[in-house]
Amino acid sequence: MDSKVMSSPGEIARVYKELSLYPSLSRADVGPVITSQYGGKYSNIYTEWSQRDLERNENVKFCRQYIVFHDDKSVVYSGASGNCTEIKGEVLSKDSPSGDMKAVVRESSVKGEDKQFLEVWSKNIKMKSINLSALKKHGKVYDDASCYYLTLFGCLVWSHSETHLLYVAEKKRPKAESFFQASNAEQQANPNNPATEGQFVFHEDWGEALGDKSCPVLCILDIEGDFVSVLDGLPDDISPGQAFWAPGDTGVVFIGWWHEPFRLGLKYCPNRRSALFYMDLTGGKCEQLSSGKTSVCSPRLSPDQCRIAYLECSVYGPHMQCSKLCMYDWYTKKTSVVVDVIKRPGKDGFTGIYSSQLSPQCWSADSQRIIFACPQRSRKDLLMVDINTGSINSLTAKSDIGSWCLLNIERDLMVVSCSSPNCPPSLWVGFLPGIDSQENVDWVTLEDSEKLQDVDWQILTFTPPSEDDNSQYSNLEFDALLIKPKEVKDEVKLPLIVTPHGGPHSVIVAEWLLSSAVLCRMGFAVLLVNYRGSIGYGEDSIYSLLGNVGTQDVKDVQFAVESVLKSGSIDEQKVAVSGGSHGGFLACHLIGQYPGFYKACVARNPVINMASMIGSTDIPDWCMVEAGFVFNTDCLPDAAEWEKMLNISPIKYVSQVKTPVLLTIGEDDKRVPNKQGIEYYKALKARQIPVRLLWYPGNNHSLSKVDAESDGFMNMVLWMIQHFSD
Ligand SMILES: CC(=O)N[C@@H](C)C(=O)N[C@@H](C)C(=O)N[C@@H](C)C(=O)O
Repeated sequence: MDSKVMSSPGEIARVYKELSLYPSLSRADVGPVITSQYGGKYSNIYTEWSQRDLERNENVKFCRQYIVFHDDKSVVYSGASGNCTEIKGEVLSKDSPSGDMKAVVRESSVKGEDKQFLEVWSKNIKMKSINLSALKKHGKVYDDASCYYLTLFGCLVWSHSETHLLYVAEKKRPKAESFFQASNAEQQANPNNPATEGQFVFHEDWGEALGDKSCPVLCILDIEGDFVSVLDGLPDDISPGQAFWAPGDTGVVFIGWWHEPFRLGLKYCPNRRSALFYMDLTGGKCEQLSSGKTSVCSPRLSPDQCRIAYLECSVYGPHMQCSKLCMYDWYTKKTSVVVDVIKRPGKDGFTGIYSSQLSPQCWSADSQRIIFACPQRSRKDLLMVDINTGSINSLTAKSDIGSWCLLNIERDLMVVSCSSPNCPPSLWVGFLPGIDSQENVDWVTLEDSEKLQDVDWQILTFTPPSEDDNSQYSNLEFDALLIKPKEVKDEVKLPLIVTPHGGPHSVIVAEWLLSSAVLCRMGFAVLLVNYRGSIGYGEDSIYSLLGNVGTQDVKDVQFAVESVLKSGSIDEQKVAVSGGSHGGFLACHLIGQYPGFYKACVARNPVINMASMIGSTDIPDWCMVEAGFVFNTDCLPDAAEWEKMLNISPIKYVSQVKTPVLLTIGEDDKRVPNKQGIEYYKALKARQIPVRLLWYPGNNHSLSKVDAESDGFMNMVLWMIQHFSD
């Protein structure tokens, strides 16, 4: 018997609006320990959240604070201290280590002009408000540090002495104005140093979502002197970021990315050549602390200020890899590998490290352990590493919660966000047990979320049929998340939406996913496929896909779908496929390679033709590597490479397509240029295949702005409902 899915746009919008209210956590800071006159101890927890506001068509950012009474080892009592406060205009903010002051980089419009100010607050007074724009020492302050897992360059860091602030900004550029407007006085004053470079010089940027970032510089504010200095003495061919103060504030440590001969897209690309550097502020010398032959990120100083932990992976190659956890000893200057790459999961089940960012603080108070959240197959767990033995323990593997995120840890008090496909994010705290303790973490809830009682989820594991085994990387398994309405009568068959993730080297973990929850509430089943090549399954799985995209990944998805159909709970006449980017590549491949199997297809910024993409994407290396070739900045594809990129692309199968296609395209997409979608649109129209294209101005590759995301979702479900009845 067919199940009835919700089909009224008004009703669907109501469900979407209801479930989109759940906010997500983007940051948490643990304040200093305060001891009351009676000996009781407490710490303030500052949290930042974001929530979709469909009326204002924006993601609203707000904060909420909590107070946690404890005895340094366990939570005695906790509770919110006040309600939420919307945060507007704050680019970055950071409390000083003592908690006595707070620094804020604020954007404000003065007489219609956007300005940036650096504010220093103490208790109930704004002690300083420095107009950074007026100083003309640098360009805009880099804002990509408010949410740690999205940080690339940005930072706002107090010196240990609390007298200086370190941040990253765009390098100052000559005024972009006509040569004929520059004032004569300026010309005369600087005959050899033109006040302008004209208006039309091309400045490289760092690609998708980083279009306003080109030449970062490290800046230091001397709070007492109200003086900003831009650090010089760094190598000209590197771009600095992720900086922090060295022990004793003798200098600054940072990550430097090489940007010659040209910048490649950096977002979701932790495989760019980079190194750990130390700029000694006393001697003015810049020292490279790691080899420079790898890609490093996320440096974190231990509480005893003796070691720096950081993540490392190979340069180029797959864009997300299994990382090493490395450690630099500040005093011996020796580097060691604490956790190495895992090719295949061992008996302990540990599959390797797949995080591209460690939490702002990640060390235990004794500086002997490192804690991080990491995808492990289709879950995301909290892992703890002993730096002396390299032993790894999961703090959450036994939990029935599918995904954990470490927001911060300070003096062993952890702040985490956790969720499942049927449970929105919750905020918990708990103390890390002692290094020799066998106890579990005693978690305390600061903000709870109610499980959706009508939504169920499970992780399915698949072994590809022998004919699809990869002879070079054999016997690899993969997973899929099946999320569906809970109370379904036996005879009822559900419509199914299949969604392979993009990347391709990423993974869908069992976390709260708004679209899946709404689809289930509407009566759909959802299958999220982590095909071979996903991260979280060992390095071999990742490498097994290189050169095999368009076949191995397509077959894995189809195998998972056909396996689920055998269960008999799905209506075979109502199966649709959707995906974004590489997921869109797979969706368009599936309707081309299995003509008529899928009744509807929705593709967000899909890769359609790798041969035409390579010349205009911010990640040309991705096209070469995924096609199975080696990328070098000084070489162009040869005819054979162009041919293979064309042959492994969905456009190759467009003449077999029967499935109606909805394309959702971001006008500002630098990752998968919008012309990819138009190429497929025209090819389908020429073959009288029903195709509709939605064009989202002011939106990029993710189509994650509130307008595009919500409009894209509504159009997706209505497109599927319409064509299920074809
Ligand atoms: C894992 C990842 O994101 N890789 C990057 C190189 C990337 O942007 N890949 C795109 C082709 C892609 O598929 N992106 C996915 C993650 C998306 O949904 O945007």
